[in-house]
Amino acid sequence: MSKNLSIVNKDLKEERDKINFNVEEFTNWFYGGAEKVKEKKYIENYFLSDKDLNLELDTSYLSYKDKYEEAVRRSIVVYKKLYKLHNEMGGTHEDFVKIMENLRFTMGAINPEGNPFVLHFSMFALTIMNMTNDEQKAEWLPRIFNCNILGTYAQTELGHGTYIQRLETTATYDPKTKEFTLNSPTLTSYKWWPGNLGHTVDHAIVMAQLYSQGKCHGIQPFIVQLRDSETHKPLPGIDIGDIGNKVGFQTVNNGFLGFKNVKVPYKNMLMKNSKLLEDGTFIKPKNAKLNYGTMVIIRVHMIIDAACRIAKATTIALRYSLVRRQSPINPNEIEPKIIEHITQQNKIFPGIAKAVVFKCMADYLTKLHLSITQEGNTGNLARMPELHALSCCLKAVCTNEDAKTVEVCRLSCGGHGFLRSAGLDDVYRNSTAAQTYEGENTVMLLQAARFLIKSFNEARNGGSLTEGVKYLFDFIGRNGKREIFDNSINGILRAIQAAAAGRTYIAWKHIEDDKRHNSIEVATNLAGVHLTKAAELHGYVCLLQVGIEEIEKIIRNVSPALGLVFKNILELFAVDLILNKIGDVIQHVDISNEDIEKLEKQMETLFKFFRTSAIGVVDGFDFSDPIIDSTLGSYDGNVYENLINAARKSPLNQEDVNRTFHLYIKPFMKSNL
Ligand SMILES: CCCCCCCCCC/C=C\CCCCCC(=O)SCCNC(=O)CCNC(=O)[C@H](O)C(C)(C)COP(=O)(O)OP(=O)(O)OC[C@H]1O[C@@H](n2cnc3c(N)ncnc32)[C@H](O)[C@@H]1OP(=O)(O)O
Ligand SMILES: Cc1cc2nc3c(=O)[nH]c(=O)nc-3n(C[C@H](O)[C@H](O)[C@H](O)COP(=O)(O)OP(=O)(O)OC[C@H]3O[C@@H](n4cnc5c(N)ncnc54)[C@H](O)[C@@H]3O)c2cc1C
Repeated sequence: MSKNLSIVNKDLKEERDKINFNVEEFTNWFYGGAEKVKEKKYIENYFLSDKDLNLELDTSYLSYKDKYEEAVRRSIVVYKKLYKLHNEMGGTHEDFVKIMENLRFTMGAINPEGNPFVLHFSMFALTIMNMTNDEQKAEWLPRIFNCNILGTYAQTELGHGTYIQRLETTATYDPKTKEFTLNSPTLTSYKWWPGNLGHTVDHAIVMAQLYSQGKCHGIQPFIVQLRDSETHKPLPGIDIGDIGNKVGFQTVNNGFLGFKNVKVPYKNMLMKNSKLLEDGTFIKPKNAKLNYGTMVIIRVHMIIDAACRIAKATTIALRYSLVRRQSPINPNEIEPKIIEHITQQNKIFPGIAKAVVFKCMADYLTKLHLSITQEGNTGNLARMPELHALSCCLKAVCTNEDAKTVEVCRLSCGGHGFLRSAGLDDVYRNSTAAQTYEGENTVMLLQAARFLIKSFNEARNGGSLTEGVKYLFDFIGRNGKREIFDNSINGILRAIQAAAAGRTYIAWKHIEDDKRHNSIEVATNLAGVHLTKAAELHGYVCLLQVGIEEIEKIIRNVSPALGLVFKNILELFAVDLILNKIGDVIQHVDISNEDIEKLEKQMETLFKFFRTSAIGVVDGFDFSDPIIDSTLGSYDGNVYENLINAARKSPLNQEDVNRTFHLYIKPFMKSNL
């Protein structure tokens, strides 16, 4: 960690002196090994130490346009260095991935309001890598990796983001000219939202309805050039621009795009899945949802992003809570560190546990995605629905928790948490954006619920179930009897499983009852609230189940002292979860008031133990000061000095008297109204 060289606040030092496990060992786990930590530090320093980035400039005070221009300038500095480093490292694809993974953190420090090239290196490149045939790969990938072209992923339209089957952009094929003609037939068919589209990129993957031989063949991806390679002027028929100010992501350059008779060559339709013969004959893919593959990959990646945002927010909140003193607990004693207030522990400690469990889930899901993708490459698509359901469910649950936790962290920092310099606003804006992009969270939960209902029917009919939903058998096997609660970690898991299965049953029954008077679709809509609750509970089941399995493995491989910390974290996660979901649990589990009181007491005991480890865990997340970028969360804990120094940098403080005094205030004060 590049620690601040200033003297560490004595309260924080005192906390660190009490840490009873090896922080470095935790860091090595979080990043996947000592070698990876070394790489991370090297890469981080390699980029952040570059004076050309001019990181001294606080971009939050710039205008919208200046912010964008500075973000582009900084990104180019970074990407030039990226290619230099890539060559130095050996130039392999793995080296590139390593640098990109580490840039996830570093880019946030360089462009806190978003990266104007993020879609080029993520959805654009991934779609071309995964949805093209060999010829197309050979044509496009070198140009993408050399950045000779820059691209984005243009799917969402003004009228439709969720229900992509009804996208309106058309691509009509003419076998005589061997060209597609792209059109935006209505205002609502304008592409709207794609990141980096407004003024940055010159190409896009465009999702459009394919028309050939007089028939519509559904949405297909096309590579479309949007701007001239020399002048960057929009090409004929292209109406393009920036969508304007947003809640966050100010420098991501989200854009709009309309087409008027834009010609695209035959070879630009991505042909790995669906195929169009030159004569216009359409050949269906093995599974129509293969064209949704890029979204699945990004949803999987979003779990680690959520874990990191929570890790960052809790680092800020905890370090601040260990140096801020307020409100004596005993009237005659000195004011304690605010962390001594148990409610403050309740705000921050469960968040730290979530970051760890989400990281376990991210690792698990990444491996599952890899193995299901490998099966897919051999033509076996059987597990695609399972991966889709799981990634939708966890994308929703983890980003919802993320936004909630980051906001609680902001609240836990009181007034100072509301300052931009506290560093929580950009984290929150990114968290809340993630609840919407890559599939709105309610919609994602409903997709997961479809899988749950199907699995429930399968279980009722004595069919087979995938591992993650086998608990539905237990529910059916109990035949209406409630699960008996036992206060162990596996007992908590069984209780959450019973709640998830019970809620699935309620949703299923709701649909079955309504089906008598309505279509299945209407009945399903009427059961929507139950369905989303069931999917949410299922997400928590997955998190706890994977958390238990992964943390048991970790405990076997780390020192006993760190093992105890992991055990504590897992229990914190589990007890916090069951207490938060107690209403659902009571409905389906035989749990007494005494059991609940015991759980509440257990939480207090867990807090007591975690009180000494917490600072070690957040230090172990290993966010350097430039990455944490927070007056309240810096390693040295000198929050008051940081706050006043940051305030002095406000543009208003660069002069004693602002011109508005003479222009408006003084005449107003002298006017006697
Ligand atoms: C320190 C901190 C660091 C933090 C760093 C932060 C960095 C941030 C970086 C930012 C990164 C990126 C920038 C943002 C990028 C954002 C990009 C976007 O948002 S792109 C646009 C995304 N759009 C969506 O997600 C659209 C959502 N809609 C859908 O996905 C679909 O329409 C639908 C799945 C909801 C429905 O599809 P539809 O075709 O209508 O399906 P049906 O309802 O007819 O059928 C459902 C049926 O299909 C199966 N299905 C659906 N999808 C899949 C799939 N992908 N794989 C397999 N199967 C699928 C589903 O299971 C159903 O099956 P049934 O058997 O019928 O039940
Ligand atoms: C920051 C950001 C970046 C983005 N980047 C990109 C990008 O790079 N490329 C791109 O193509 N798109 C991008 N998007 C678009 C994004 O993917 C969509 O906004 C998102 O998928 C939600 O779709 P929508 O806007 O149509 O919402 P809507 O579907 O209109 O949602 C509105 C409300 O309707 C509800 N609703 C809709 N359908 C259903 C249903 N079936 N059942 C129950 N409730 C329903 C939703 O739950 C929600 O409450 C971005 C969006 C944001 C915010």
